[in-house]
Amino acid sequence: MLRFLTAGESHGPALTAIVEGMVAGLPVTPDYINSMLAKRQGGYGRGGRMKIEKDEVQFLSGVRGGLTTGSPITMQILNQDWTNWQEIMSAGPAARLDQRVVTRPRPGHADLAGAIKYNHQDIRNVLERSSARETAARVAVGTLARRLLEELGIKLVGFVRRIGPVAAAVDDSQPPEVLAHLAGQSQVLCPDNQAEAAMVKAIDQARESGDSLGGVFEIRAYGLPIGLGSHVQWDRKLDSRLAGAMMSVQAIKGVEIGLGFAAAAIPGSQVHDEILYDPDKGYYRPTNRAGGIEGGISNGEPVVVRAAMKPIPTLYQPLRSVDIKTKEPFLASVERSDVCAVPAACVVGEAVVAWELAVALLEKFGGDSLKELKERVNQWQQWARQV
Ligand SMILES: Cc1cc2nc3c(=O)[nH]c(=O)nc-3n(C[C@H](O)[C@H](O)[C@H](O)COP(=O)(O)O)c2cc1C
Ligand SMILES: C=C(O[C@@H]1CC(C(=O)O)=C[C@@H](OP(=O)(O)O)[C@H]1O)C(=O)O
Repeated sequence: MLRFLTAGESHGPALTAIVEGMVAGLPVTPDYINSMLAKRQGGYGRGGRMKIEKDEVQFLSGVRGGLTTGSPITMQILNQDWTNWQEIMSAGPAARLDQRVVTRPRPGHADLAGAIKYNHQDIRNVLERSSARETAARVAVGTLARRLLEELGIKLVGFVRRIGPVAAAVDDSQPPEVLAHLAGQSQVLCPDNQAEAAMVKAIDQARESGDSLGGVFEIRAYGLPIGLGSHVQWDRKLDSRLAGAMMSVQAIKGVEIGLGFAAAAIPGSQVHDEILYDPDKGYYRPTNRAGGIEGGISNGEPVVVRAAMKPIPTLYQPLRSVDIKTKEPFLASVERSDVCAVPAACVVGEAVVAWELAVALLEKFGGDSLKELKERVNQWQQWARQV
């Protein structure tokens, strides 16, 4: 079983992830993971913290000579900002920290509910872990999974469809390479040039007015075998697992698969994908409105998942809140924050989708080495084409 945990605080010494159950013999380098970590740090609209960090992964176990060994893989990403927070983050006697206690919960964060739930007088004990800094570790984990998918000929593409009021016009028939190329060139990971300019402008305007913006991004996975996930039990359905993974990303408030919410407004004849057969490519669909999943099972068409991100909650324009020590009202404002992190969240989205697909693949095909897994997948692909 493929599984992982992350640990680490936003301003602590490091983020750590342990991945268990990855096949042996998978080629992976820190450089490959670092390229995705750098992509996550980028995107127009990020704040001061990203000028301090330069995320790089270190393998502490489970990888030798550029290949996974089958043992648990430990990955670590150091927080450069830690040196500025060392004293505040110290695990020493609480008395020393008295002056630095955070008693002012920020609306839109885990601060208040988390402090009450865990009986903390210092909200820092919540905010350090609820921070989206954790998504750096998840990108490292998901990128490992993405390496596995690539070995099996499965490609992932993520791009931004909306920033605040600005929607992109994306040609859905474009091949993944073209979409990836166009998105990769864009400051906001948007393949539509015209929309990109307007998106950048909208982010500038939000920054000037002390506000923030959310948006929508889309992740597609091409080349998946038929049969990942299952209709037989609620927690085995691939769509539910993808939606859950996506919702676990900080600030994600909605998920769609395929047509998603749009399907509710149109007749069935415009929603369902007809089934065709070709002796060379097997069963296929002339349309992909289902987003590659029917009955919780991958149907061989590209998997298409979209997520909506809320605007960053920490605003330069203050919001009302209440001090948990004095119970006095105050205006929550900020020293530094992202104005828009939709492109960054899109990179996280690619990682979490890659992870869920890799888990579903290993569940179906098993195998302890990459060689064994590849053989099983190839055999299955041949069979599923002709059955
Ligand atoms: C990549 C990324 C960067 C983020 N940056 C910030 C930020 O700079 N300031 C902030 O207040 N929230 C930021 N957030 C959002 C908060 O982490 C998130 O809203 C908060 O943890 C509450 O979680 P929830 O919105 O899922 O309830 C960011 C989220 C992501 C995914
Ligand atoms: C550190 C990252 O994002 C952070 C996520 C975040 C939050 O509240 O979620 C708040 C900000 O951190 P800080 O308060 O230190 O400025 C972001 O920079 C990152 O993406 O690596």
